[in-house]
Amino acid sequence: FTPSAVSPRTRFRVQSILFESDLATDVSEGAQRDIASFEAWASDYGIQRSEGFQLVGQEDISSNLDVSAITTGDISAGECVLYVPQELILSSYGAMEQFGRLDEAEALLTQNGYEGSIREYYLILKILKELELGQESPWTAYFNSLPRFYSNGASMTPFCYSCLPPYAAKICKDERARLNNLSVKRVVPFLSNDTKGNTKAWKFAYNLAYTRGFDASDGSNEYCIVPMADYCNHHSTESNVEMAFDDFGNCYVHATRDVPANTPLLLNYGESYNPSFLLARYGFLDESSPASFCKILPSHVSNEMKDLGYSHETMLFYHNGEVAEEVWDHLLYVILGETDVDMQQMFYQAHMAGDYETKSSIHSQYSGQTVQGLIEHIDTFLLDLDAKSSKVNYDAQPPRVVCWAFNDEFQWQMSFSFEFAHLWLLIRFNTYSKIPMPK
Ligand SMILES: C[S@@+](CC[C@H](N)C(=O)[O-])C[C@H]1O[C@@H](n2cnc3c(N)ncnc32)[C@H](O)[C@@H]1O
Repeated sequence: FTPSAVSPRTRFRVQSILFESDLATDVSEGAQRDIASFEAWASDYGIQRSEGFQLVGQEDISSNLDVSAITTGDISAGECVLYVPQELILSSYGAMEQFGRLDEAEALLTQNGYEGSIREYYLILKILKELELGQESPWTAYFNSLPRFYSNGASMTPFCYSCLPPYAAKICKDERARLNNLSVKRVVPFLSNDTKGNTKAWKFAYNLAYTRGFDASDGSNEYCIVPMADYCNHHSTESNVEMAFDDFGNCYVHATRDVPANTPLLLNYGESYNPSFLLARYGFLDESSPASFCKILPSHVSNEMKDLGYSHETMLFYHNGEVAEEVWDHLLYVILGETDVDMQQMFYQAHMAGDYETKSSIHSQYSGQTVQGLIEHIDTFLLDLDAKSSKVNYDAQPPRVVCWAFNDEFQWQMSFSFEFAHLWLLIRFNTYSKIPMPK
């Protein structure tokens, strides 16, 4: 469809006076989502959708609602499915302009190592200010439509972290630390003391900024939330829509391929090979990911290891059971470091020179040890996973991960007993089959 040129700017009021001590949006975890009022708000404020664009909700067994955008009509590649006027977009640069730069807050964030989160910080402040404005805020109907319950890293408890594999636990804890570090309030002159002290509101604003905010991808380095576009769920390999912005900052969502009727409209949230990132940031396990980061974590990553490809993007276990070359290289490099440093250097130099013949001859010489090393890693991982899974007590007062497991028992079972363990067993099987048969 072609969005009409007129955008209802005049209806839009951004007032920075008055606040209500009781927030117009109930930010507590049990609050119901009001999707109907949001849809009415969206059309009142000039959001235009293609005819079949719909929001559909699915409740899990704990009555948490996941809402996603689908199309009920066929869409051709390149077609516009959604138009969102610039005035409705919650933007970090817009917030910086509205409030002015807060030098002291920025200095504190930088001092604590969070200079990379300054855009998100302003977006959080913008959300808090609008929450404070209550019914005076144009975004209240939008806020009331949003989830309040989150199962991402920032919302987990120490018990949850102890149930996760080490790498996932680490980045989940990092999320929690960021939530705490971004709650810089004392030096914010335009928020009321009530809002500054409302930890639930800070958490809601943080989760909103981090689970629904995206880079504007127009070269502006803008970080923003586009109401309605943010109802598209994630898919690693079969995303079918993307966002684009015109010179005035209006957002258009286009189909990137032909989309048949009754299909979810899906974005790619990024880091497709790192399910732990998606769990930590967004609170779900991505079953669409084609591969998982291999969690052989050395305590120290040297420059040589980096040259050999030690990174989240390359150290992969593919979900068909294949193991990335970088994983084998890494295992061999570590084994050689413990047994024959001259050979280790020869292997490293061969890698750097692109001499695959030498590399592969060293690999075959040490294949018994590398295969054994990988099997040990997988077995340790599986045992650890077993121990962690057994901690999940469905009858206990549910902490976050248990809740999360309980919310969608199958997701938990699939993710831990099937998705992960199945994957790891598959790799173990493939790995075994590579061990030379004893003579
Ligand atoms: C940008 S919002 C998408 C709209 C969201 N589903 C809702 O109910 O409002 C991102 C959130 O949607 C959920 N989500 C997105 N993609 C998902 C997926 N592939 N599987 C499970 N949950 C997903 C996660 O809760 C995530 O934090």
